[in-house]
Amino acid sequence: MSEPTTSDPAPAPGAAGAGPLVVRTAEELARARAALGTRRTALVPTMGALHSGHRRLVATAREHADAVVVSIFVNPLQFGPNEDFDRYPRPLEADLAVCAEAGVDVVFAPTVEVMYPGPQIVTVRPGAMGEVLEGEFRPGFFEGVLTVVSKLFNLVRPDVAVFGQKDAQQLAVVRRMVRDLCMPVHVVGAATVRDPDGLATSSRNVYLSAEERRSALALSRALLAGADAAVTGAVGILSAAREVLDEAATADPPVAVDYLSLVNPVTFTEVSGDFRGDAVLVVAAWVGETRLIDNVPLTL
Ligand SMILES: Nc1ncnc2c1ncn2[C@@H]1O[C@H](COP(=O)(O)OP(=O)(O)OP(=O)(O)O)[C@@H](O)[C@H]1O
Ligand SMILES: CC(C)(CO)[C@@H](O)C(=O)[O-]
Ligand code: BAL
Repeated sequence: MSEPTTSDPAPAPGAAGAGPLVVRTAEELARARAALGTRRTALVPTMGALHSGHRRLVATAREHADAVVVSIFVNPLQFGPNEDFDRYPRPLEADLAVCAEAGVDVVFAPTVEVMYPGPQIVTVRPGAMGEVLEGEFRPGFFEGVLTVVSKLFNLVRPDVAVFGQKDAQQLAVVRRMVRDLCMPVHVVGAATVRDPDGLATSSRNVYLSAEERRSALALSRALLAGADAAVTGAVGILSAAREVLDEAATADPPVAVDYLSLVNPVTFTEVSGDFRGDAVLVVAAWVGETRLIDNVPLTL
């Protein structure tokens, strides 16, 4: 290894072995961001309880940038009054260990007071594509997501932001916001990571009992059945997936479907029966008290 010279840049936050620099306030973040200088910077926004899906986002971020900032913030604005904001897992120490192992440079873990020092009067609304599917079942969800993502973009000023395909509608709505509001951020999607049994990894999987997890596998099985029927077109795809979900509705414990839909991956409008091209088969369902979402991109 060569000796450091006076022309070497200052050690970057999160330099080898050091672990990420953890910042909690906007001022600390501004200093950390300044220290990254002109390094191409990627942001990975998360709500913490990090798992293999988040690890893939960080790896993807590394491919597109020289420095990676992970935000960990359970955003109250995107939770409905009867949703799981209070019980959402918040294992910060374990998350920091994941970030250290993944070579993250900076972790931004603000409190609610830092992100929302007063009432949030001005918000970012998603328009029609945020009012269907997830937006219909979680009213205000995408307004909460877009508002906090805008704030994170303004605080971190990333060149690149990485989002998971697992939340396909969120990825599409964020892309649309960046386009419509001329945000200077390149949005990158990362493919869904699954456990060996097919279940998409998700922070909420920890809520599932062993029996619930077994029932929950119907989601990925339904998507697979839909994908296998891709050549038959939209009607065939939906009926193949629906058949699996109908059976799961009578399992113990049962799977209760919020929606199953085949949509355009950019606009999230339903595709018609004779559609040919790229689509995404999306599903949301409850198993016990846990709501899960999943999807598979398809070409018809
Ligand atoms: N299995 C996965 N594969 C790829 N990306 C994922 C996966 N799970 C989550 N992500 C992505 O990680 C980012 C942060 O998501 P979040 O922290 O809400 O995790 P989550 O596991 O989706 O949580 P939840 O269980 O609350 O839905 C999002 O861009 C999301 O799409
Ligand atoms: C993008 C996000 C971090 C905004 O709170 C959240 O919706 C998530 O974790 O997907
Ligand atoms: N994973 C998307 C964030 C949420 O469900 O609230």
